Amino acid sequence: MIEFENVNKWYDKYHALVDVTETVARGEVVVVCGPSGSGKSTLIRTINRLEPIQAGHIRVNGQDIHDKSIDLNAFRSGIGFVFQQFNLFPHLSALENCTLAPMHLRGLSAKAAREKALSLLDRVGLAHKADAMPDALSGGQQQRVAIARALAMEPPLMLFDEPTSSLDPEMVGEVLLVMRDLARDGMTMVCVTHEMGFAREVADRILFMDAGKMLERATPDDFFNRPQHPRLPSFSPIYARLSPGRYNSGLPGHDDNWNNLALAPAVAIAVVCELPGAGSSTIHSIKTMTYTSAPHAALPIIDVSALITDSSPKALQTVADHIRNACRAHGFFYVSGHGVQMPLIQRLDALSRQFFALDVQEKMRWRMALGGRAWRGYFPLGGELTSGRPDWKEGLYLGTELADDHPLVQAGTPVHGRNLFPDIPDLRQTILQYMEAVTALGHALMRGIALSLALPADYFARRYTADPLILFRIFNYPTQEVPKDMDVQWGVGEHTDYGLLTILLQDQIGGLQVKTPGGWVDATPVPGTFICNIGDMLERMTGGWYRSTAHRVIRNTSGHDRLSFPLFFDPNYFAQVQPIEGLPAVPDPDDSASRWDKANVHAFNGIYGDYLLNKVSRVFPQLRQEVL
Ligand SMILES: Nc1ncnc2c1ncn2[C@@H]1O[C@H](COP(=O)(O)OP(=O)(O)OP(=O)(O)O)[C@@H](O)[C@H]1O
Ligand SMILES: O=C(O)CCC(=O)C(=O)O
Ligand SMILES: [Fe+2]
Repeated sequence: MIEFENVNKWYDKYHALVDVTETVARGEVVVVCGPSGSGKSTLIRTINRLEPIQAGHIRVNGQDIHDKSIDLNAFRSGIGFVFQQFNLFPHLSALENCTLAPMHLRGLSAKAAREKALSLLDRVGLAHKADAMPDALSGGQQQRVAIARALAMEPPLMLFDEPTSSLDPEMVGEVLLVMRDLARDGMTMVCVTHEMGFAREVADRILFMDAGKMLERATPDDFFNRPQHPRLPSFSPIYARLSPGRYNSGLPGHDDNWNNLALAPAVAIAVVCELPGAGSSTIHSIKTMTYTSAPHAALPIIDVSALITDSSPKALQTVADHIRNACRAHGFFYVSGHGVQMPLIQRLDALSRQFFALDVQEKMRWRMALGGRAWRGYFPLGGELTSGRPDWKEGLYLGTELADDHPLVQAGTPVHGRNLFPDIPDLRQTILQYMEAVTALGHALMRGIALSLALPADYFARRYTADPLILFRIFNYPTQEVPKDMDVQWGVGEHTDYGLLTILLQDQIGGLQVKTPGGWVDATPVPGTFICNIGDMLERMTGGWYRSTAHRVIRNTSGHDRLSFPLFFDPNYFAQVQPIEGLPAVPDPDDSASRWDKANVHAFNGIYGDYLLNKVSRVFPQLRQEVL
C-alpha cells in the first residue's frame, strides 16, 4: 500500500506536485495519466526518495519513508526501479548484471545468486542469453534483463519509469508482456508508461494529473466513458487518444497533436499488491506471443492463453474479467495467445488469394447456387446484400463439412452439408484445419464468456455449443471502381452478427469499423490476433448485458485486395435460445431504436436455425427463392 498525504514538491519556484493525496490499495492497479510535464515522473520518483518532497507525507506499507529512523539503502534495495534507459552494467553479462546486487548487498553465494538469476532470466524469456553482453542484446532484451536484475533483489515493490519509451516499436510488446505478467503474478508495481492498451488492460483505476495536481480518479470504464472532471476532455490530444470516438468530434486540430502525443509519456500505472511466494510464477506466454498496444483504447487486446492451456482459477478469472469488461463496453475485442498456428493462417491466406486471383467465370464453377440448401460456395462482387444494398466484396461460403449421407443432410436441414471446395491444391485441407483450430478457440472463448458471467465454464457447451453451428467465410474486398448504376456504399454495410461469437481474421489492410456510443472506431489490424465480436444470440441470452455491436467495413480503396476470414461460432441449429437465469435484469434491454434494422432481439423466441434462416434469406433473397 502506498499513501500520499498532502504531498508538495517544488523545483525551486516551480510547484511540481501540488497537494497530492492519494492511496493505492494493495492489489489495486492504478493508472496515472496527464500531459507531459504534469508531474508523473516526479510523483513516482518520490516513492523511493529519488526526489525529495518539501511538504506532506509518503507512506509505504504504513511507514513514513522520510522517517529519520529509516535506513535509506535498505529501503531502496526493497524497491526495484526500471528506468527508460536500461542502465545495465556494460562490462557485465546479462547473468552477471543479475547476480551482482544479490551477492554484494544480500550476501548470496555465487551459486545461489546464479541459480536465481538464471530462473529470472528464464522468466523474462532470456535464459538463452545469460552469457550475452548488453551491447549484443536488443533494446527490448536489455530492458527485460533490467527487469530480471531488479527482481533479483526480491523487491516487494517495482517502479517503472517509461520503460518502453526508448524502445523501437517492435520491442515494446515484449517488455509490456513481462510487466503485465508480473502484475498478474501479484508483484507490486508502479509504472509510468504511455502504452494505453497495456494501461487499459492492467489498470483498475486511472488517475489524471495536470500541473502537479490530481484532477480525476476513476475506473477505466468511467474514465473513458463518463469522465467527471470538466477539464478532462479539454486535454484534447491526450483524451481524444485515450477515449476514441467520444471526444474526437468538435475538438479542433486534435489530429495534429497525435504525433506529439506519441512522444509524450502520458500515463503512469501503479500496481500494488502483495509479493507472492518466491518462484510461484512463470511466464509461459513471452516466448510465443507479442503484445501490441490496442489500436483503440475502446477495443482491448486480451491474452486468452489461460483459456487454452490448463490454468489456475486466478488466471482464468483474470481473462474472464477482461472479457466481461470488453463485452460490457462494446462487445468487440482482440484475442492474442489464441493457440492458432501462424503457418496455418499464412497458408490459408496465400491459398485464398490464389483462388480470388482466378477469373470470375472460373470462380463461378463453385457458385453458391450449386451448394443448394447447405448454402456453400462462391458469390461474386456485389452478390451479397446488407440492408438491401450490395456489399462490395466477393466471397466463399463454407461451414462444417458434412457428407451427403449425414442424417441432417438427408433430412434437408438448411445450412448443413458439403462444402464446395475450389480445386486449388491444399486449399480444402487448409480450410478444414483452420475451421477445426478456430472452432477449438471458439469453445475456449465461450468458456471464458461463461466465466465472465459467473456461470460454470461449460454453461454454453451444455446448452448450445456441444455441436456448434459453424459457418465460415472467406471474403475478398478488392480495390475496384463501383459501376455508376450500382447502389454500393460499403464493403459490408452496418449490421450485427446473428449468433453467439464471431472470430475474425483480417489481413493488414484494415477497414472494419465498430459502432460505439461515441461514434465509429476503426478495428485496426493487429498482427497475430483475431477480432471477436458477440452476436445477437448472446445479447438475447444475456438479456442485454452483452450487446451485439453493429459494425461495417468501408469500401477498400487501398490499391490491394483486402482479405478477411470470419468464422461464426453459433448455437446448434436446433437449440432453443433462452435467457440465462439469474442474471440481474438490464433496465431496458430493447435497443431496437438504435439498431440499423430496428429489430428487437429480445423479442425472439425459438430455435437458432429459425433466426438464422430469416436473416440469411434477407442477405441472399435470390437464393432463398431458388432453394427453399
Ligand atoms: N530536476 C528538475 N528541476 C527542475 N524542474 C524539473 C525537474 N524535474 C522535473 N521538472 C519539471 O517539473 C515538471 C514535472 O516533471 P515530471 O518529469 O514529473 O513530469 P511528467 O508528468 O513525468 O512529464 P514528462 O516526463 O512527460 O515530462 C515539469 O515541468 C518538469 O520540467
Ligand atoms: O470483413 C470483415 O472485416 C467483417 C465481416 C463481417 O462483419 C461479417 O461477415 O459479418
Ligand atoms: Fe459481421
